[in-house]
Amino acid sequence: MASPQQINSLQNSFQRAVNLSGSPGQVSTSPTQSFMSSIPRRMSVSKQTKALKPFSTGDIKILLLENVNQTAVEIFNGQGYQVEYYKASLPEDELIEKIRDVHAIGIRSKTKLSERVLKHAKSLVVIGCFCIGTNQVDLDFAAKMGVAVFNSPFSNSRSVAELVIAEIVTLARQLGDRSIEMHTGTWNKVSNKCWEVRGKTLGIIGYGHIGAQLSVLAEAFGMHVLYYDVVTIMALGTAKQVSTLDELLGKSDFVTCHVPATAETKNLLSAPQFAAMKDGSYVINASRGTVIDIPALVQAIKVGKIAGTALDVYPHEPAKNGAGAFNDDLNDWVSELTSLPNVILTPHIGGSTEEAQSAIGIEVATGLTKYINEGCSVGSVNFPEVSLRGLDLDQENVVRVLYIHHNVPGVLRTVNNILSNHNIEKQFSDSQGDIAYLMADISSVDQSGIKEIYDQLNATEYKISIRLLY
Ligand SMILES: NC(=O)c1ccc[n+]([C@@H]2O[C@H](COP(=O)([O-])OP(=O)(O)OC[C@H]3O[C@@H](n4cnc5c(N)ncnc54)[C@H](O)[C@@H]3O)[C@@H](O)[C@H]2O)c1
Ligand SMILES: O=C(O)CC[C@@H](O)C(=O)O
Repeated sequence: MASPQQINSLQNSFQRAVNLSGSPGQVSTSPTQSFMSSIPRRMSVSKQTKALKPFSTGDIKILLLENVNQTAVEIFNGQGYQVEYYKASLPEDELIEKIRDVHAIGIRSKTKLSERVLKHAKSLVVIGCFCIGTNQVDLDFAAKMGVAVFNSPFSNSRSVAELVIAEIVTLARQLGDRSIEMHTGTWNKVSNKCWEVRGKTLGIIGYGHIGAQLSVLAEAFGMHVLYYDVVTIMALGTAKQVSTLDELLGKSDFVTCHVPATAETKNLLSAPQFAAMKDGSYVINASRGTVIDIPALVQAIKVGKIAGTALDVYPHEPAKNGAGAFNDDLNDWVSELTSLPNVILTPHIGGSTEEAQSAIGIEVATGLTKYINEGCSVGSVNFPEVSLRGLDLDQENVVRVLYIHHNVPGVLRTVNNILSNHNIEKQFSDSQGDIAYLMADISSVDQSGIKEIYDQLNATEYKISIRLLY
């Protein structure tokens, strides 16, 4: 972000950088517990350190879409950033216009940051997914552009697990149907095919953050828990890992999916898997819409094999709230599915609680702010994780060099040749795949020295992007 033009106004920037009265100190020292525990020991968070900013904070533009929580807006406002805020996602052409000159974008699950969109983002430094899933972003292309992506890996896990517990009871007691009947004046007091969940078996596919939380809650209800995962994971309570998906399907009364959207999980449950399930069992999906073959599920319900389903996610989801948005034009099986008994449909609200959204807002906004202000990429999902302890308050004429480059032999020799004319206080470098990230603090450097460093690094053939913080 620091261009040679900006370097001309360096003197002012130095003044701003040493002024600690703003909020960067507050933000960088008050992340959530999960964020704190991910910070390497070498980073001092307790000591008062110099706030690094190479820019007037008012120049930083943040685009927030999809009703990102106000906790994030407050953090960004506290930094003095310019925040443009939208409650919904944007159509692709509008998104391309908006993304052109922003430095950071915050999204949730609807906004697709594809290569086609990202290549218009000429000033973009960082992306924040204010959710768990990151499948909506082309992570590799973002990394190739030198753009780090952050998410919130488990702030909404509990909310999803609680929703699924509610759905298990709702399906077992056909509560959705009884409620709809009562809303239309029908009194239908029945017990036929309504069950307690105590003693029944819950099969969890994907025993990660959500699956494991759910396992504990289900056992508290008196359920037996089986789980299937591609990796071996320690069982909580008396849950048991099974070695094949078929074994889980054949033994479970309720099957629930908690896997990421990947090529391997596409249609993970389709006609053969429904056939392998127990007669009268139930299917739940609050992971991603691609994981279940819904037309096959519709057939399995129609023939009575599956006694009910609860779905929170769909292959295509509306871009914004509104009546009539969920229809056959969006997914051509909608009217068939909604006409079936014991089908609970929710609009991707698994993680939509006040607690989860507020925690996610703080966690992701803090990660973005630390990356913008300090270059710290710890917690990024597509980038080498690099950080350095802060600069001491009394240090002046210091510059932090952030150099993102292609991971090829010879780069460090070239970069260190450039930096070796100056006093390198500390430096750290790491790589992930084709991308590498070097962070170095240089002291006793004046304006012309900074310009020289910038110009020389900018001329290297391996450069993807450079930022200088001072
Ligand atoms: N409905 C919602 O609002 C909502 C909220 C949060 C998360 N989610 C979705 O739920 C998914 C799971 O979340 P999480 O936090 O538990 O993720 P996680 O990464 O902690 O756990 C996922 C687990 O799935 C396993 N897995 C991956 N591929 C598999 C396969 N082919 N077969 C079996 N297991 C496989 C992994 O090994 C891992 O243990 C997320 O990817 C996200 O898309 C939805
Ligand atoms: O809030 C959202 O839009 C996504 C919620 C959930 O699917 C996630 O990935 O965390």
